Amino acid sequence: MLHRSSPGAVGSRPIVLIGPMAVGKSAIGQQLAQQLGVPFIDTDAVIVAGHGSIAGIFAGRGENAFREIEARTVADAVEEAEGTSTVISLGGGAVLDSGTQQLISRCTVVYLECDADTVADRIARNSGRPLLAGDAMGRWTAMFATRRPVYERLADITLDVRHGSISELGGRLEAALRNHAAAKQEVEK
Ligand SMILES: Nc1ncnc2c1ncn2[C@@H]1O[C@H](COP(=O)(O)OP(=O)(O)OP(=O)(O)O)[C@@H](O)[C@H]1O
Ligand SMILES: O=C(O)C1=C[C@@H](O)[C@@H](O)[C@H](O)C1
Ligand SMILES: [Mg+2]
Repeated sequence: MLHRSSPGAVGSRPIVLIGPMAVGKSAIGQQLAQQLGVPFIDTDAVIVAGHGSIAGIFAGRGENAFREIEARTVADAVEEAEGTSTVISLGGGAVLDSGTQQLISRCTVVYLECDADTVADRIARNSGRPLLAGDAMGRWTAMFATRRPVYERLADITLDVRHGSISELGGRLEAALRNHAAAKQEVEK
């Protein structure tokens, strides 16, 4: 019999978290991986470990260089996670790359959905995001408007994260993943 938190029950594809800056991809991803007892990869953290701070990469080499590093990092993470339910949290703009979009179609993609009110305090507390320099909320809102249709299109599961603690949202996401995996199994029977 499967334990309540057995990773088997959520399927055997990597679980990829997408969504706008500060929505909680890293925090909820880590929480979910802990609940499931599976590895966690945060692609922003992998980039920082290999290349230094994201602000430093943007300042020294430009956004295009960052996006190339990011696409390679995501590809490596998906390859490493193949056949497992490893949780992978992406950076907010990673899904704009068409190669990345194709790669994550082999994963269970979770879109964390929020609004500007949810992230306003978090963004005010953290000024290290290069794309939010200056009018941070104005920039966040404009980017979200352009990226939102991409997040929606790629999502297998959409989780509303406007309310709830990180651990509550981890629990709700685990339940949604179980429902999704069960529904897929039913279709494949
Ligand atoms: N539901 C929540 N309740 C309280 N704090 C939260 C919640 N979700 C995230 N946070 C906090 O908000 C901040 C931003 O979250 P996080 O770093 O996980 O966002 P992100 O989506 O990974 O952002 P980025 O795209 O910049 O990587 C963190 O300090 C995190 O602990
Ligand atoms: O939304 C974005 O484009 C970004 C989000 C962050 O996670 C980082 O990947 C970087 O600051 C760029
Ligand atoms: Mg993050």
